[in-house]
Amino acid sequence: MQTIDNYNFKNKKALIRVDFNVPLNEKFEITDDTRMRAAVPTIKKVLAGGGSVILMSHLGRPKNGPEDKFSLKHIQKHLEELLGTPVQFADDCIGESAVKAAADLKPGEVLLLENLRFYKEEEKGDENFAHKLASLADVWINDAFGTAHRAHASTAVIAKFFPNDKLFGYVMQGELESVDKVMHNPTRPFTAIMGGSKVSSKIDIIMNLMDKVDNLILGGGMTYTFKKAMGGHVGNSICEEDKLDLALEIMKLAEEKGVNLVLATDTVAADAFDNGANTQIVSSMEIPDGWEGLDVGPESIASFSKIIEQSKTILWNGPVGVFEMPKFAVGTKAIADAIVKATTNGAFSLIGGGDSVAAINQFGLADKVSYVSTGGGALLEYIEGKELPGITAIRGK
Ligand SMILES: Nc1ncnc2c1ncn2[C@@H]1O[C@H](COP(=O)(O)OP(=O)(O)O)[C@@H](O)[C@H]1O
Ligand SMILES: O=C(OP(=O)(O)O)[C@H](O)COP(=O)(O)O
Repeated sequence: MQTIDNYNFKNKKALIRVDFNVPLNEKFEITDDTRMRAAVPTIKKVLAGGGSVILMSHLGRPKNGPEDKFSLKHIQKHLEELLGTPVQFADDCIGESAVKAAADLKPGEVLLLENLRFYKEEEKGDENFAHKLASLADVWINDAFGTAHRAHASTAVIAKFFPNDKLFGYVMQGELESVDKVMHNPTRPFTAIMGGSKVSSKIDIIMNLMDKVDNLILGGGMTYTFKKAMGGHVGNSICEEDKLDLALEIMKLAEEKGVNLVLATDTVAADAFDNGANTQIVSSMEIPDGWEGLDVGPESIASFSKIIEQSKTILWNGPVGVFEMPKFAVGTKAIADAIVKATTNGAFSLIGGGDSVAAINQFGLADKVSYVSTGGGALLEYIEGKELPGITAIRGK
C-alpha cells in the first residue's frame, strides 16, 4: 500500500485536505492552533520530497457563500510562521485564481486555497466540484481527521479522481493508530473515563466500550441520571428524566459483561451555577433541594485516581465537572493528573472530544499523555464503531 512515507513526491503537486477549522477571536486571531501544528509534518514531508503543496480546508460553517469572517486568509500568516516558509493564498478554491496559482506552483512552494465551504457543493459532495479540485494536483492526501466523519467533496468524493494517488497524511495515520491500539489491542487493564453533560450524547460510545473495557468510570452531569435511577435525590442537578431506564440498563449490562462500572459517590454541590456559588460536599445520592452537583467530590477523586493509576490503557472523553469554572475543575484536573501518572508508568493514554482536549490544554498537560486527538465528532463516531467516509475513501470498506 502507498503511504506518505514511500510515495515519490518529486515534481508532484500534492493537494492536502487539512482541518484548519481553528477557533478565531473577534480580531481574527487564532486562539488554539493545535490542528494547524498537527498538519506541519505532512506538509514538510511533501516539500522535503521535492513536491509542492496545495492546502484546502473549511473554516466554520458559512451558509451564504464568501464571508470575510470565514476566510482562510486569516490563518495565512500564522501558517507561514509554523512552516518557516512563504504561503501563497488563492482567494478561491476552484476558480481562475486557484487554477492559475496551482499551475504556477514550483517544487518547495505552498499554496493555501480559500474556504471550501464558500461553495455549497462542498458539503453536498458534488462530483463536478470535487473534479475541479482534483484537477489542481497530481496526488491527494487526506489529513483532516477532524472532518473524516463528513462525506464531503474534498474529504471523500474526490478520492475517485485519484485511484492510484490517494494517501493518508501523518495526522490521519497517528489518529487511526492510536484509536486502533485502544479499541482493538488494549493492554489490560483498560479503563475508559466518560464525562460530559448528558448520557444521551454518550450512549453509543458507552455501549460500544462495554465489550472492550475492564473499568468504565462515568462522571460529569450524566452521573445524576444514574443516581436518580438508583433511587437517589439529585436536587437541581442536570438529569435526563427520560433516560432513567437507560441508566439502569447500562448498569445491568455492565454487570452481565463483567465491566467494573464506577460512578461518583460524593459530589461538590453548589447553590448556583456560578464560580462564586456556595458549595458543600454531599453524597451523590442525597443532594439537597436548591443545590446542584457541579463536580465530583474527594472520595470519588480518590477511587477514580486509584483505578486510573493502575491501568495500562486509558481512554478519556468528557470532563467530570463544570471545568470551565475553576471552582468545579478540581475533579477534571485530578483525572488529568492520574492519567499523566499512569502514562509516566507506561500506560497508553488517548484523550479526545472537544471539551476534554480543552481541559488537558488548560491544565498544560497535553504533552504528558500519549495522544491527544484533533477530532471531536470524528473521534466519537470512530469510537462508536461507525464508518468514517474520509477513512473509507482511502482504505476502502
Ligand atoms: N455536573 C455537571 N453539570 C452540568 N454540566 C456539566 C457537569 N459536568 C460536566 N458538565 C459539562 O459538560 C460539558 C462537556 O460535555 P460534552 O460536550 O459531552 O463533552 P466533550 O466535549 O468532552 O465530549 C462541559 O461544558 C461541562 O461543563
Ligand atoms: O471542528 C470540527 O468538528 P468538531 O467540532 O466535532 O471537533 C471539524 O472541523 C468538522 O466541522 P463541522 O462539524 O462543521 O463539519
